[in-house]
Amino acid sequence: MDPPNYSIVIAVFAAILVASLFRIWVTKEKQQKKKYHPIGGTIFHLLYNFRRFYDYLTDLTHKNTTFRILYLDNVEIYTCDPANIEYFLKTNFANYGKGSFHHDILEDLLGDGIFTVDGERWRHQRKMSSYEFSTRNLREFSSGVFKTNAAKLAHLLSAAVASNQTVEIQDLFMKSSLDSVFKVVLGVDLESMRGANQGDQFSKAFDQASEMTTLRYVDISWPIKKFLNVGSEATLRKCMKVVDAFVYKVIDNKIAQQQVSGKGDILSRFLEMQETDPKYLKDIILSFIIAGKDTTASTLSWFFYMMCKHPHLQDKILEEVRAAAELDQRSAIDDIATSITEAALDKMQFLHAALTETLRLYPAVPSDGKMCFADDTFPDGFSVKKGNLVSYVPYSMGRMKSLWGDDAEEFKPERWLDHNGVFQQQSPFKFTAFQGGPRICLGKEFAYRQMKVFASVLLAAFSFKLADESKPVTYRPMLTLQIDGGLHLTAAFRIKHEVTMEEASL
Ligand code: HEM
Repeated sequence: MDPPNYSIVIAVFAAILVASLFRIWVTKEKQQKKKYHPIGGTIFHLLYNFRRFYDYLTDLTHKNTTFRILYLDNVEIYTCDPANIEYFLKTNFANYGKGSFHHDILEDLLGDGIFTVDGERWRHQRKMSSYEFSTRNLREFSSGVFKTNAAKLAHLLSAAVASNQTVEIQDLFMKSSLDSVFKVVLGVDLESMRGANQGDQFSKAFDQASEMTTLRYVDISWPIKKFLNVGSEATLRKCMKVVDAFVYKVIDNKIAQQQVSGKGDILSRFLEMQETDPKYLKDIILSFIIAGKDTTASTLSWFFYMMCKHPHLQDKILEEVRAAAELDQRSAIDDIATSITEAALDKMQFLHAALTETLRLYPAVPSDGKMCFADDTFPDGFSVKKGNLVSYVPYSMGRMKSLWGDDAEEFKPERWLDHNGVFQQQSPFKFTAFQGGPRICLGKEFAYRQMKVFASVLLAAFSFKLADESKPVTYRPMLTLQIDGGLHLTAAFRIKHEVTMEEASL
């Protein structure tokens, strides 16, 4: 046997070694080439600036359109770049979702409702609910509910005008939108606007539970508190007992009384479709209530704040409403509400623009996020790691000159109208108040209809002023953008109206 050719063996080993080293070098090189968005701050900066949370994010946006905030165990990427936003909300939709982070925080309040889940569980609810929201039945039923509740609110204001009282209108919008969403979703008259007892306990417990859930986003010790059942977590558990018991009772009543067929409310329609698991129904219902309550109420509050800051716009909208609904100053409150038909609402293009302009500057959901499921690269070339949180910030985007021009911070409804005065949409990745992509808000059209009915009825019947011009109006740092301390207004009649005994007793 010939002796082994050592030079060949050595050459082969050398080649393998060189190839391996080359592979390691290329991989390292690739990793080193990954670049990450600039650091805007840390969790401690967020906590320090908590009271002006969204303005702090806006300040950071002026330096970098996309930046990272470092947490103790993770990173959150905030972006105001429409290309990045379109990418993670639509183009690579499958790689970004609620994930375990949002699901764990929201689960006690919303269970497996549409806001907390991804994948098949989300798709199923989205399909069922989008069908519901597109039906004429729901549109007609909900329009009737909005008109009734807008008229109730106007009667309540009449009493305040007659006795020269100021009103805290945000609270009234919160109550009336809760009444509306309750009627539309469950078919139940809650009457919280009239201070009825029935729903008082529910609505207080629900608000408190939402607040305690919001706290979880900044309080990393919440799982320990939950385990020990202390502090905010003990409050949350107590509130959820009240909320769950109330909703289960309504579901049981509906099933027992078989009050299903022919009703316009969403619960009846789900029951009609043989969806009878009470826990699943409860999760769906609470998600709709949370989606529809604070969002429209806070938008209406900021809209009336803008109306007080720009009183000539109240006159302009009054003119538009009177022309569209064929009203004048002799019209009574109930007639005004009845005249606000679908056709009349369609004609109110300036009002539509003014509400949209309100949402541009005061978006009901000021910042909203997802979780990244696998390492990725954004269109701007920066990398995102698996597990990172990724958020877009409608509040900051509305103030960006690069998106809206030099007058970005001014309230100008005209920017939404073409030269014929017709409303023009913008890309949902630039005007992000309703999110964009497959998870775009399901209730957008529903919300506009509700807000237009309330705004048109109130502006046709009254003019409004701030009760105290010198008092600064700012937001509470919460998941929805609410006015801190409420909005205190005085009103005067635009119509000839004698206050009735019933109104005076409200
Ligand atoms: C001014 C009013 C509103 C605004 C600004 C708004 C905004 C939003 C936003 C930003 C999201 C995305 C939230 C997320 O990431 O999970 C969303 C989702 C949603 N909204 Fe709205 N919303 C409004 C009113 C409503 C109303 C009145 C309803 C129904 C009663 C509604 C139903 C929903 C639902 C069901 C989703 C979940 C969609 C999904 O995950 O597929 N929204 N909305």
